[in-house]
Amino acid sequence: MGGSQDFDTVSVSSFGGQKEKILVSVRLRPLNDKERSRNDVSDWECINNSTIIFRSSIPERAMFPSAYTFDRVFGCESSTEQVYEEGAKEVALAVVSGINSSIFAYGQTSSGKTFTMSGITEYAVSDIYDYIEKHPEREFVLKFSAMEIYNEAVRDLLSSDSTPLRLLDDPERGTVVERLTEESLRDWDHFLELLAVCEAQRHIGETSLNEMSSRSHQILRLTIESSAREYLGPDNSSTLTACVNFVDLAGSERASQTLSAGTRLKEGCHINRSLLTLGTVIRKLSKGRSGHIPYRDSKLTRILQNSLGGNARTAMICTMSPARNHVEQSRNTLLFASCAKEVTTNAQVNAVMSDKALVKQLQRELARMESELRSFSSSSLVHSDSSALLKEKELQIEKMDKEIKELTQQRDIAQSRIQDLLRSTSDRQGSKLGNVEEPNHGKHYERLNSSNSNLDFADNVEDNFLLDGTSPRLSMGMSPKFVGPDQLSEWEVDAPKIPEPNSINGYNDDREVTCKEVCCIEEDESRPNIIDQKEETERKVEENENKHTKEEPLTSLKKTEGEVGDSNPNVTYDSLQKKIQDMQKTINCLVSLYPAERSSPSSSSDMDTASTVSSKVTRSRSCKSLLIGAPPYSTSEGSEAGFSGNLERFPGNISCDFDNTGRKESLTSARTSPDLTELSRLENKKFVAEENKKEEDNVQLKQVDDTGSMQKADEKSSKQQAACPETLGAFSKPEPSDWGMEFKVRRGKIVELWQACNVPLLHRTYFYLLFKGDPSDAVYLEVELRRLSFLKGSSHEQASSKKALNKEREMLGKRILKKFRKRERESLYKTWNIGLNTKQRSQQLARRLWTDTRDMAHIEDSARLVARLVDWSETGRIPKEMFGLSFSPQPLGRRSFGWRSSMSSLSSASSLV
Ligand SMILES: Nc1ncnc2c1ncn2[C@@H]1O[C@H](COP(=O)(O)OP(=O)(O)OP(=O)(O)O)[C@@H](O)[C@H]1O
Repeated sequence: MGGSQDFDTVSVSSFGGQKEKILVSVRLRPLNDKERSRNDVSDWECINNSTIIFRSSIPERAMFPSAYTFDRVFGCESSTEQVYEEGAKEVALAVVSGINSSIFAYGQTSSGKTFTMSGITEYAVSDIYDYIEKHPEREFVLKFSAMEIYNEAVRDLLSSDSTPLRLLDDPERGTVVERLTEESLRDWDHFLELLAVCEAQRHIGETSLNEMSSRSHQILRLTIESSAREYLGPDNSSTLTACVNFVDLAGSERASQTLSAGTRLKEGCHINRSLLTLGTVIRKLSKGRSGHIPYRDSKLTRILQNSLGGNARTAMICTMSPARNHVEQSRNTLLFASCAKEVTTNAQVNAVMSDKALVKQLQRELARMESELRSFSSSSLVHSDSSALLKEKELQIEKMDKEIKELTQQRDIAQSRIQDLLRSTSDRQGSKLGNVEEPNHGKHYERLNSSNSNLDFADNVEDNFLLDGTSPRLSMGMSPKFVGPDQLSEWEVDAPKIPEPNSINGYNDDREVTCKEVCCIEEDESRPNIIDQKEETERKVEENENKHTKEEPLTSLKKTEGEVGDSNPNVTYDSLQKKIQDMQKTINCLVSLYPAERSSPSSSSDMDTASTVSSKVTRSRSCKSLLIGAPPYSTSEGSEAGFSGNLERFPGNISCDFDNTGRKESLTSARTSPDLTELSRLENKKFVAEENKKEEDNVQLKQVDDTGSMQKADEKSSKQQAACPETLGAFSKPEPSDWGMEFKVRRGKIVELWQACNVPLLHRTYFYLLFKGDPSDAVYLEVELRRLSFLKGSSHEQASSKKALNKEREMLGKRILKKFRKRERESLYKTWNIGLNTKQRSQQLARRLWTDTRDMAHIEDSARLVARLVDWSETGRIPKEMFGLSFSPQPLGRRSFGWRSSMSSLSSASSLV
């Protein structure tokens, strides 16, 4: 066990690795005495050094392959020495050159494995000693170890301790047997002594050597450490380390063939397992190294992993018995040998670096790193240059930063001056407006002021108004020209951040809404080139009014909003007033077109929608707020003008002027412009006169209603309708104060008429859900009332004519029935489930026929078709279910549709009738 202390294994390197096949030999032992006594004869013959043939006298075995070729084939007459010389020596002696090697003996029990391996081991060790003696310049250290694998337990054959040894995975040496005794070989006698120990250990607990050896694998290992100067040069002080394994495998026969049971069967299973794994490994390795090689499936293959397709030279000596009764096992052995022949290994010279060599190598590595460091230091000068450049650039950036800040300050100063100028201009215009404006506009301004109060753009209302009118500061989607974020905002650490008005995130919702409310008015007031644009706006309003479409007014409004962006300081008061009128017209137009949305709670969403081009037409919040926030209705002529034209063109629009409380507001708010044209005044006078007349009528109606004379009021109302039925809107235009009562009256009438007109329940439900007293419902209620009244009147006439028709129907039916054969009639009775007396059922049948067909011209054809249907149904040509569906005994009228459908569907079959 000494030896290993002289070497500190640091690393293993390989030299001159090359791929080579396993050297495979077959040895055929001679017939033993027992076999000879049985007059057994050998069917195997080695025809040359590499081929063995099977000369079978048994017909059923003639089909087997008869010739097998290997690296070497040894016949009965071959000695173990010859087998060693030609089949193992080269491999075994590779170990002195630092190459791992392994020699296997594979074969069935009593085929001569132990006989052969014992001889080969001795020859090999003997030759190794010879080699050492012949190479005194080299230092050699020989270590001997021996192990036995029995029932998958590894046992140290050089130790008296029979405790199974564990296998460890060493990253450098592969699988290592833990605590395995490594005896340093002193000389030849020592070797023979150790062999004897191994033999003795294999006897423990066993009745005979043969029995034990046949069921266990024995591995004798000789490890040789030698100087590598001869191979790696005179200056190289590395040491070569390699080992040679002499492996005597257990008998390869199958467990079933051993006729064993109990403990022997278990042994057989373990043996089979390890040999099966060995066979699998060999077979897989013979096909190449792709895929998983199951070395770890058995301890044998794990320990010998390097010897099997790894870093080792390998020789496989397959022993076989010539006995005829072993021919099957012999053949299996040859097949295994054939596979092993294809396995390639990659044997390499394993050099282990000594301490001295390691120190030298480390010194070289250190020198190399020092030189690299020096070269790095020289290159670092370049780095210092670049760092200086970087510093210079940073200074430049700082300088530029300062300049930018200075420029920003100058810009802010200039900006504040411009704002002052704008404010002074606003003051002047505001004072001018204040002189001309009616007192009512004060409230308007107050609203504007409150709307803008959150924005902190100006100190007073008029400033806000004029500022918005002359600059785009408060215009929707616009910001003051010199305020707000710009491209250099990142550099403006101290610059005040003013949010963009068009940015929703810039304000909270309320602020956004109020801002937009103001913008809708002020944008128009602030338009530049206002004289030219006024004509354009008037033209657009005119177009809107003519087309009566929803999209166009919005488009016009949007276009107007878009034009607001340009500010023009040359704005006069008159032009502003004109613009207000134009805008008012546009708003009125919109209001008249979208009355239903007046009470919509949406605000900001509406605004958003209106600010984008969308097919969804909604009234903007700004328009709504304008209407709601306007001063109260003024009865002065001037204030009423400018709106009547629109009202006349859109008679239904009046409904939008009332909210649920009956408060009149939007109409009046639209009439607040003080400067109106003469034509508009005249039109408005006419409208006001009409309004007053209607108010009087409504008052009368209300009085009648209060005294319980509902009927009279209704008659009066009906007279009004009759008098001017074409002006439905005028009739339906209720006064807000009376509408609540009027609504109830009309609804009551409609409900009464429902019963008379047999209105469906669904229709009634929808009515209650949809109409809850909104003034805009007036038109519909009126239409519904008229419609139901008409239906009720006509139903009386229908009732009288119905009787006559029924009589006529009966008569016709009877005539038809006369034409029917009795059998057909009976079928119809049966089909329609008519079970009364003859007279009654004839009448019923006649009535039914008449009722269902209803067409005088086709009554006879129909009757024939009915008969045919019945006939077809009975003969199975029409499915009874279908027939029953059409003619099932339901109340008259209900089945008429089904009957008619059947008739029409069968019309194509009329030619058959
Ligand atoms: N080539 C040979 N020449 C003469 N005798 C041989 C030869 N080979 C084997 N024998 C004899 O055959 C018998 C069985 O041999 P051996 O024990 O080596 O077989 P084995 O394969 O090792 O069997 P087991 O697997 O049971 O260990 C032995 O008595 C041995 O002396």
